[in-house]
Amino acid sequence: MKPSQSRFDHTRYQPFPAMKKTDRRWPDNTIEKAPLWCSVDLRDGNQALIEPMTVEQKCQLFQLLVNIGFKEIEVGFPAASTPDFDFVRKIIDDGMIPEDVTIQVLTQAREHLIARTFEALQGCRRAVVHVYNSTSKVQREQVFQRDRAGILAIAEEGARLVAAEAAKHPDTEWVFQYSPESFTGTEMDFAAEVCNAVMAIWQPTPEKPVILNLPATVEMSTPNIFADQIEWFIEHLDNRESAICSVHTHNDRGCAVAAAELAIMAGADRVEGTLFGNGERTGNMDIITMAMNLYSQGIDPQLDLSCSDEIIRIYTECTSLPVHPRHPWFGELVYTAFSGSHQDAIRKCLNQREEDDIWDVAYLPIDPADIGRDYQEVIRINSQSGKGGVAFVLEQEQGLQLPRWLQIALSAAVQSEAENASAEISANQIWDIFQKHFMPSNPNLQIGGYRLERKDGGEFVKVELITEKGTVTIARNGQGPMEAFASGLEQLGVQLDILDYSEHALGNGSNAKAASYVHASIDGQRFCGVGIDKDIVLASLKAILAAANQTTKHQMGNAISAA
Ligand SMILES: CC(=O)SCCNC(=O)CCNC(=O)[C@H](O)C(C)(C)COP(=O)(O)OP(=O)(O)OC[C@H]1O[C@@H](n2cnc3c(N)ncnc32)[C@H](O)[C@@H]1OP(=O)(O)O
Ligand SMILES: CC(C)C(=O)C(=O)O
Repeated sequence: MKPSQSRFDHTRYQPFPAMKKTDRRWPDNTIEKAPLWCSVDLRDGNQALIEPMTVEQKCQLFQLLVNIGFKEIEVGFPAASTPDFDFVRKIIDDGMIPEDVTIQVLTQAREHLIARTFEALQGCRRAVVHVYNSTSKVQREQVFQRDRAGILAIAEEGARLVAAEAAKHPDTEWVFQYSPESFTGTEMDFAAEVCNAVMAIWQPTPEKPVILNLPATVEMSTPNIFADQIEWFIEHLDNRESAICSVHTHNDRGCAVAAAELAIMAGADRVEGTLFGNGERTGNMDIITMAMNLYSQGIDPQLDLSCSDEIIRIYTECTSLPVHPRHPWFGELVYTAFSGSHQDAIRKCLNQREEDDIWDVAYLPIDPADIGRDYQEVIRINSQSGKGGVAFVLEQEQGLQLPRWLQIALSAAVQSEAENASAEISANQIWDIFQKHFMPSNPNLQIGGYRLERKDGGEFVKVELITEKGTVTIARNGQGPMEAFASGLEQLGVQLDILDYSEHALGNGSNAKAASYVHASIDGQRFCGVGIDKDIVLASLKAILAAANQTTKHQMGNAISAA
């Protein structure tokens, strides 16, 4: 397409006007406690689904939200559809609403819809009735074709109708909520005028406040401008003490969480959002992200998000939407490091950690175990991985603590397998590679037994090797059994010098084994060998033989025939 024909033309758009606010205080504030949360999964989330939830699915998701700890849940728009109406009736009639949970329902500011909404709520112990009308310039002029006074009249009429219906049902404890929909596109003086007018009708008190919910129905600006709008709005409320200021941000620019966080800094008390940010277009504010952001700063989010997999399962079943593998905090891959330097840093930090330390691990903002994830997800191996990561996996899976020279040798072997396979290498594959390279079994060359005699100034070791040609006996003096055995291998034509050695116990108690690691030079070439046995001496002899076994079998075979 020629540039002149392109529709990709930024001059068709204009910048969102910044607020002329010179006395902003919110940038100096910090968030020190969780806001009041309201889940709107069953309403805003539901209205954005290709197939809205069935009553059964709504029941399942409602139960999950209750279990997580939400105390306010917007359960639907009962005047809009039969499933929403039936669901509200069901949770009331079947006593599914816990004492400490308040349901909320949405309605437009229209008489028949308000009447039907109250019908749905009959017999409810406590409910928030949420009425809204749109106030932005574009909505006023192009959708409603009314001036400011006309839009104000819709809001006032809605508020009056809600109050009148509520008065008919005094057995229910009513909470009123008003949203100037499209708040972000509304001139702030008009938003404040409408909300003050609604409050004047509802006559709230600090003991019985109303909820004023300020939606970024469409996210139109950077979050700092939203925070300015919230701070300005709150400063211009006639009766701030009698209002719970709530925000309801959408994610059109990808900043819904940031906008809600800055709004809290700017004075908002309450946040509406959904699990994983499901909602219209790019979605609502993601409550999981915002709550986990708080959690990771040492603030109790007042929601229990420990069962991440269960939350994902139910969410996915109810919405038919997937959770992105890189979704903040809960994605399948968000605690996984594939790259070598990240793995190395994670392993070093984890090894230095004491149980009660404040969490401070490079690349891991929280302990994945807090949300039910385990170490296997933390480090996964592919061709970008390094020695630290591979050693971590082997340590976790097999309990082996490899010395540095063996880490380097194993990493090279794993990397070459990963490159050949162009794929991830599992923990089992790493163990196979490790055994193949450093514990090669040779049925024609095994230790059949050994005898050790301690003498002054050294040890005498006699080792019986089972070979394809029969039993070969190696007998030598040395500083210790390893040195004696290593030098005895000369008998088989193998010139083996031990360059380095380490060992550790594997497990504990009577079933403990020893793991021995030998770094050897054989005929000028370097080899690593590993031996594992209940007998610590045998483990080290096996390690030497494993290193020797890596020289050409042909050469060893010839040597044995000659011995
Ligand atoms: C940003 C949000 O998420 S707001 C919530 C949006 N959610 C939904 O709309 C989901 C459920 N909605 C529905 O099922 C339907 O829209 C219903 C049942 C509520 C209403 O249906 P209908 O009246 O048939 O259709 P529709 O929604 O197109 O009606 C729009 C009319 O209501 C008016 N209207 C829209 N919103 C409001 C409001 N909040 N308050 C008062 N009037 C409103 C419009 O101006 C329009 O008036 P007009 O008929 O004179 O042109
Ligand atoms: C009804 C309001 C709160 C809404 O959903 C929105 O503006 O996004």
